[in-house]
Amino acid sequence: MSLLCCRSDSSYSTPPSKSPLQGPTIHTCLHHPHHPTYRQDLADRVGKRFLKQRLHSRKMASARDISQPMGIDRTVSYSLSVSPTATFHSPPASHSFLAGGLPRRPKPLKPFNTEDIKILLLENVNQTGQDILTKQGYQVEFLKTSLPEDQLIEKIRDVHVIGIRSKTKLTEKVLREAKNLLVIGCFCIGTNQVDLEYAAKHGIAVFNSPFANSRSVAELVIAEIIFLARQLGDRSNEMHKGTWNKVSSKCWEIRGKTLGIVGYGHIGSQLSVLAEAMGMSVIYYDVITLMAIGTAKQVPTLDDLLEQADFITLHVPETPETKNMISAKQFERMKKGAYLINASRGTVVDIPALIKASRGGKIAGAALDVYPNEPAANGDYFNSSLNHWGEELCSLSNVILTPHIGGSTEEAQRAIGVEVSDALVRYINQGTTLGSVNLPEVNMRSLTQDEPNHARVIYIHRNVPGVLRKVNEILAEHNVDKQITDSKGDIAYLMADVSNVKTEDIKNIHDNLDSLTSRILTRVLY
Ligand SMILES: NC(=O)C1=CN([C@@H]2O[C@H](COP(=O)(O)OP(=O)(O)OC[C@H]3O[C@@H](n4cnc5c(N)ncnc54)[C@H](O)[C@@H]3O)[C@@H](O)[C@H]2O)C=CC1
Ligand SMILES: O=C(O)CCC(=O)C(=O)O
Repeated sequence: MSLLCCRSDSSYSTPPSKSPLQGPTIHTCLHHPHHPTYRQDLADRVGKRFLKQRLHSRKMASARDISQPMGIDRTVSYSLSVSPTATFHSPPASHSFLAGGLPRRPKPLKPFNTEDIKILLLENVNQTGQDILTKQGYQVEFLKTSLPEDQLIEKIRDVHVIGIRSKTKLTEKVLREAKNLLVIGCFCIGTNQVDLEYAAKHGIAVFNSPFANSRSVAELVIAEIIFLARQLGDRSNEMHKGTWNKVSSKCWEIRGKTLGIVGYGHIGSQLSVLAEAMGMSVIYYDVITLMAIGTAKQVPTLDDLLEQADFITLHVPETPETKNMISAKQFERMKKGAYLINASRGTVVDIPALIKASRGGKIAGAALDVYPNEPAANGDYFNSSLNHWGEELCSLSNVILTPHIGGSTEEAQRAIGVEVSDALVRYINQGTTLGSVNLPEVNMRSLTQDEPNHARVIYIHRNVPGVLRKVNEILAEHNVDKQITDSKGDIAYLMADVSNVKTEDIKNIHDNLDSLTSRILTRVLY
């Protein structure tokens, strides 16, 4: 089994097949996002995905064991992130059936020598994720930390897959060197650390875990609200230094207080439920109009929120619009004695302005989990050499500082490990882009064992007129069993399963597609 792959900016091509072409024939239905079967399928298999109107419960289910050509059992699982502990196992959703009602055996979609695939996992990706990738037979290198840019560039040249969390910056400068890179796995929610546009333009898919750690962040924020209201950080520090300081002045219950949530997405809306259960009134501000959960109320402007809230918590992504979203002007708008919590991204709060607001008594406390510059590894790095205000921030009272641990729970990390690794395996082995944050989402059911002599063609190309005609002229000499294509902006993704192909046909198909001017990346899996 082998993989042929070539990107327009590189001459990369993994060695051709070492083992003979296997010969399945395909019997499947189209799985297009707009196809009714797909929609039913998605509802059955994946549950409701979170759409902006708060379809909260997406489930990832199903696990199946498939015998590999080498006789190794492998498991493709879609793990669940709605519950920290649950893992659902259900049969593959769309069986096709042989006469007599026997299900067709899915073809082991391991369409190349797995040891050809080199993966670099940085930032201590959870063991669950490592295990899934290792079981596939890929070459996995695991590092606990992120890497400085020069070392990252050295390493990324060699790999087909990189797995990161929030610290590794995959900028254009770094990605330019990643000539073999097929796919990036962000083992977290945020994808701001990756140049998504550059990646898409170069046929590099990016996957993340959109909500597996949302609950962990929401729980941390609830804890911080109580910690701040009761000055627990300061009392605990004093006790650790041997000082007994029993006070009730400016210590509050949170019941009846107003929580202002900025960014009512996965985390913000989860937090809304928890806060109301604690007796808080919830208001939220978001750039889009969103259905309120419980009795929460959306307010039209950020200023409205700042003026009404006792506690303000930030759950927006890092974008140009959210940079310094909370600065001197916004602190002025806040109630005197308000509290600020930031577990989103460090750039969202202007820290010198926060220091001023804290020293001047405008805010009664703050909790920060994220910072504009964060260390690459654990150790004594949180000082002024990292951020010029480092020591001043540390000296403030009733300010809780945590080292970006919002999503750092066993439950979240396990779920993320499984979810992102599964997405990587599906993409590497089958070309499926479902869940990709930067490429069109394309999904086609896998080949089955009793369908010989098939190849799966993946053609990522510039979205310009006339490409499909040219592609289909190339494929016309073969039987195209199924084909799907979708586009996202300038990038289009085409997937086709062709039957009755011989090894030499595969090379021709690959080379012909690869010579088209629209080509970004050509892969042929068989
Ligand atoms: N501290 C930690 O460990 C973690 C931090 N995060 C951060 O939290 C952020 C939010 O996560 P989710 O809730 O999952 O994201 P989400 O995408 O589900 O929700 C973000 C919400 O912010 C809104 N938004 C975007 N720009 C805005 C603006 N300028 N003003 C007001 N609202 C705006 C969006 O419309 C959306 O509703 C992530 O982007 C990530 O950076 C996420 C997980 C863990
Ligand atoms: O746990 C991490 O490394 C990152 C958490 C985070 O900020 C995210 O998921 O976006």
